[in-house]
Amino acid sequence: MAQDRGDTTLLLDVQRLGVEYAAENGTVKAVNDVSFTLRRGEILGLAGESGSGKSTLAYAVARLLRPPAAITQGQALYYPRVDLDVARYTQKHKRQQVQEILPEAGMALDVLHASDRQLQYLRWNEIAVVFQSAMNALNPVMTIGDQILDVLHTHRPGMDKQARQARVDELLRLVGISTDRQHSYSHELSGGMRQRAIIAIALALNPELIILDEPTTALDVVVQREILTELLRLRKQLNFAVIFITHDLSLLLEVADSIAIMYAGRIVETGSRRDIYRHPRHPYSYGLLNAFPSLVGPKRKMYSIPGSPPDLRNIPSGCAFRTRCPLAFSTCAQHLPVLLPYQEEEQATVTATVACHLYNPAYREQAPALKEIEQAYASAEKQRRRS
Ligand SMILES: Nc1ncnc2c1ncn2[C@@H]1O[C@H](COP(=O)(O)OP(=O)(O)OP(=O)(O)O)[C@@H](O)[C@H]1O
Repeated sequence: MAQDRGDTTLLLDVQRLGVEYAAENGTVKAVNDVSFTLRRGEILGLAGESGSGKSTLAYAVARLLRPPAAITQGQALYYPRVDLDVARYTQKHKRQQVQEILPEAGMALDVLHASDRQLQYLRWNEIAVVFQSAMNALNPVMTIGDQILDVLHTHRPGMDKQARQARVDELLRLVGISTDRQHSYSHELSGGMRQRAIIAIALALNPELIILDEPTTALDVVVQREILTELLRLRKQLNFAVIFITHDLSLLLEVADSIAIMYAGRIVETGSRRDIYRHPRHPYSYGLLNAFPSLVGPKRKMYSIPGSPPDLRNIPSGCAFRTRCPLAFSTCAQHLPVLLPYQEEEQATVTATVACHLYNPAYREQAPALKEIEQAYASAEKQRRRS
């Protein structure tokens, strides 16, 4: 399916996506009615506790889900680059096939309904995924140089040997690995170097979108910072967009342009990095922001949100977070909150949305006053500082 785009900066437009896993003891509703957009060159951070559906969402968008996962609804409109070098791709496919694969300039492909041939093109050329475990992502019996050559060999068969080798050298230099390390195997590299090698492979075909699933979790904080700084530099240079998945919101505050917070398979808050850092609105975002030691600003104390996330086979009615929320009121059990724009009085444009009845004017009468919310946040913070 192809759709027209009015806005040339738009890269991905996900609408009402739903994903379920059929399990023996019930259906796991892993992603529920999720919508978001991503612009070219934007870094979108997806944060949320383990099991909130972050990976499922990202893998659905890359069409990497396998049974028992099933996409139940929605669309993921992907806009291939306008200045697409079709000649590059015709090295492998006949021009007529290319026309079958790609929509006309300015039109979108619905990734969720793309044909095998379209998916073959989208993967690596347009969308590259870096999986959770760097160790597992690399082939232990191939040198890192050979692994990059392999991707080029498969996807750029028209490229001659010399050009491929030059590209390997270029990619390694780009990610800060000295070219003589191309003959190393993954076990001969440090965790940080392995992660750089994986990023080099992901960049091999110059994709427009890179999905990074917890890319730095296994690394120590200093190396994490190095990799993220590198990523920001590369993004500036190459202008790829990133969906960055992590349970650690403080990491996103360093790198993401915009942040979406997930809880029980839904996005419960979105905003710019600044919005979320300065003023998280959803009580869950607030808990998440304070649950991890921050890499920026004054060090926050470590503590966790009380209770645990719900079983996704049996999600509580109304707001799924209400059972753990210190600010829940009667409406929260009755109505499902939807994402609504949240505008600060002094701000001219709306950059944030929140799915919480506390901020819905329709429930203002029943909800605690916003002033009380501020006070509740402040006293919770004080209490935690004392403990
Ligand atoms: N193959 C599967 N079969 C059944 N349920 C699954 C399967 N894979 C994932 N799930 C469930 O789907 C939900 C969402 O999982 P997902 O991995 O997307 O969350 P996440 O936020 O990325 O968590 P993590 O950070 O731990 O990877 C969880 O409840 C998980 O148990």
